[in-house]
Amino acid sequence: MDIILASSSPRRRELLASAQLDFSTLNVDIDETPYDNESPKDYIERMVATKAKAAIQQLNDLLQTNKDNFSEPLIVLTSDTIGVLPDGRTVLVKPMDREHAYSMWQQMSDSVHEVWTAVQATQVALRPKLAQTPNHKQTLQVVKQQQITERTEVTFIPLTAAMMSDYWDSGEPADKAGGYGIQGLGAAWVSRINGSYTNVVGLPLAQTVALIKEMR
Ligand SMILES: Cc1cn([C@H]2C[C@H](O)[C@@H](COP(=O)(O)OP(=O)(O)OP(=O)(O)O)O2)c(=O)[nH]c1=O
Repeated sequence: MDIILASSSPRRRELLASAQLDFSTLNVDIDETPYDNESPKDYIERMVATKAKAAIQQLNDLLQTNKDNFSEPLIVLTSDTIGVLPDGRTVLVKPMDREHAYSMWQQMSDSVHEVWTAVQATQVALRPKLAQTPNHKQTLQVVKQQQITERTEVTFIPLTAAMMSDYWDSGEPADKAGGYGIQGLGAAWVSRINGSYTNVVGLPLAQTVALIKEMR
């Protein structure tokens, strides 16, 4: 069973590699803008499903040009990480700019928020060749798919304007949901977590390995 991690996140790649799984990677780029009043659950499930569709489209395009067939079955892994405020509705995504980061951090200061990571495993296989059209280009079809969403509570210490300014200037917040990296400088803002640490970083590793095993 081949695995493709459809993610450009260096953290996800490192985490999956640490599970000693062989996999290849693919970058998918989708519009991650939440819909108006979209619930965190609907948003994160839509993100991983949309990333999976984009990845399969790319693989089909590759199939048309690349004569070698994929070894089957193939599992495509997609993931998405968000923060969720105690109101259970406000989604924290990557900061658009300094002001956006500050507005998120002010709501996260000295309180508990959740980090949710959804993972979708999509098993794909080549459609059987259509006998009557021998030159029919083969495409991949979805055999089955499964999603999991893991939640971790994260408690922030009280944040000052100086702390926020220094952290933004570090550059670390820019590509991270909620504008922080618990695995980096952001660790200094976290007084405790309740749940999976790897889930906060961007891939709940034990749960992802279990999901892959289930699909095999
Ligand atoms: C909360 C938190 C998030 N993150 C990262 C994980 C994700 O890479 C990122 C959330 O953005 P995502 O959109 O989930 O992922 P991505 O855009 O980085 O990669 P792709 O969509 O290609 O899979 O935030 C950390 O690295 N540390 C943290 O503590």
